[in-house]
Amino acid sequence: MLKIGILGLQGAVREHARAVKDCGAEAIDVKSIEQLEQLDGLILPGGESTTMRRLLDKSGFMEPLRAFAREGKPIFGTCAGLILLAKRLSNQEEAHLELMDITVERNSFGRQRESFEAEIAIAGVAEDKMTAVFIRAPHITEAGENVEVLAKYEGRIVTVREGQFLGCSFHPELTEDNRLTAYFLQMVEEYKMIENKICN
Ligand SMILES: NC(=O)CC[C@H](N)C(=O)O
Repeated sequence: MLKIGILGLQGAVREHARAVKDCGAEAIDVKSIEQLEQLDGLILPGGESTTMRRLLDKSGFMEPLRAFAREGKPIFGTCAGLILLAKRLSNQEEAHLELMDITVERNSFGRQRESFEAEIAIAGVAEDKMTAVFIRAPHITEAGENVEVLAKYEGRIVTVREGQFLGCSFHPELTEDNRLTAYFLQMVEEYKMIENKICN
């Protein structure tokens, strides 16, 4: 069974664990660096990115997370997790893990729309549209040439993939529609197959 970690320092951890389990994988609440070793893939949940960054620094997680990525292991960032993955943040904010070739703008859907649901089509995941829950959501203002844009909402990029990394602006774990989580698990499965080929 695939072992999927959910970074458990802050944010929507339990909901992601539910989605991962519903998709048939084991969900691990990651609170210490040592736990990273046993994982096949990692989810960075939504929450509040500046708080998460503070907690990541405090617990010394930044470099171990970058090392996890260097091993080629898949990472899925949702909402605040997407902000953590970006190489660049707009408005001169300091970037965090700097793993995906994207620029992200925080809280970009305006005050009056702090939280809303929308029906969006996601390439290769939900061509027929699925419900996406946006909460003080960021969006992607620029995507590098190796980044696949999987979904847009009102002309704004809200889901991207770059090799082993997947990111979305919304909260896929807050509905019963697990298709995006299942897509990530498939990425993890593919990574494991490549890893086994190299090792054998
Ligand atoms: N739901 C979320 O994860 C919101 C992200 C939050 N606005 C941030 O900047 O971190």
